[in-house]
Amino acid sequence: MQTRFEKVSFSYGSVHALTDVSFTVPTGQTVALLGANGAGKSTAVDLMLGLRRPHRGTVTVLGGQPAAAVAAGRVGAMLQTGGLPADSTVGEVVDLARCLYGKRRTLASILDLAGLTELQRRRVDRLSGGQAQRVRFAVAMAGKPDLLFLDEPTVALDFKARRQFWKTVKSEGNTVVFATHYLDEADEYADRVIVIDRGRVVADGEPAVIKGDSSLEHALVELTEEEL
Ligand SMILES: Nc1ncnc2c1ncn2[C@@H]1O[C@H](COP(=O)(O)OP(=O)(O)OP(=O)(O)O)[C@@H](O)[C@H]1O
Repeated sequence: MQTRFEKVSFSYGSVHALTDVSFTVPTGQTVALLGANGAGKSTAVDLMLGLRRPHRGTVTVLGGQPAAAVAAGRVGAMLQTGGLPADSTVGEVVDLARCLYGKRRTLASILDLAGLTELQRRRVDRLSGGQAQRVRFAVAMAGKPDLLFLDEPTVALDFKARRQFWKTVKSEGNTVVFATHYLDEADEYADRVIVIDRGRVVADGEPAVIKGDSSLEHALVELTEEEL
């Protein structure tokens, strides 16, 4: 039931977004895709969601085709560009997601999970950036997914909200793949870190090993500078 990339390449015209990328995401692990802006993280997530197809190589999600895993409702995703329907309330948006996944959870339990109970009647176009992120998270969790993709999930969140977010994610026990350019976030919350530098995997290992690997200085120094 693994999720894996085998020698995957993808280009946007002449831009090589991913080149010969291979990695495996074992069940139950939280894996960080760590890289600077433009490294290829979102492209990798798009491929795992079946939104794009690799030009070379194979992407397997939960043991099969990405689109099949998504269609079966086994995958949840929180993307950078997840728009929310402006005229709707938080409760309506979350309930719609819940119904699309066959009501695997009660509305109250999803709202509680994402810390949205108090905001249930608020229109989504009247939310702060961090509150809107929580709605995207609620939508991603609505179907009790086996596998969760998070593309830079905590960008709009303050320190406290970021901690709470990860506590919730971890308590759910899904397999998680998250894209981040925060070295500290990868170090703290991932079981494994895959470093992508200009479309290539340059390291794959435990967070402490990645942090201490001086041969990754180029990729990691850039990341650290961005965090400042
Ligand atoms: N739709 C597109 N058309 C053309 N080039 C694209 C497109 N989307 C991404 N790219 C390019 O592909 C490369 C990888 O982009 P990608 O968005 O996957 O990186 P990323 O690591 O997710 O970056 P960020 O941290 O900024 O979100 C970059 O050079 C980017 O400019």
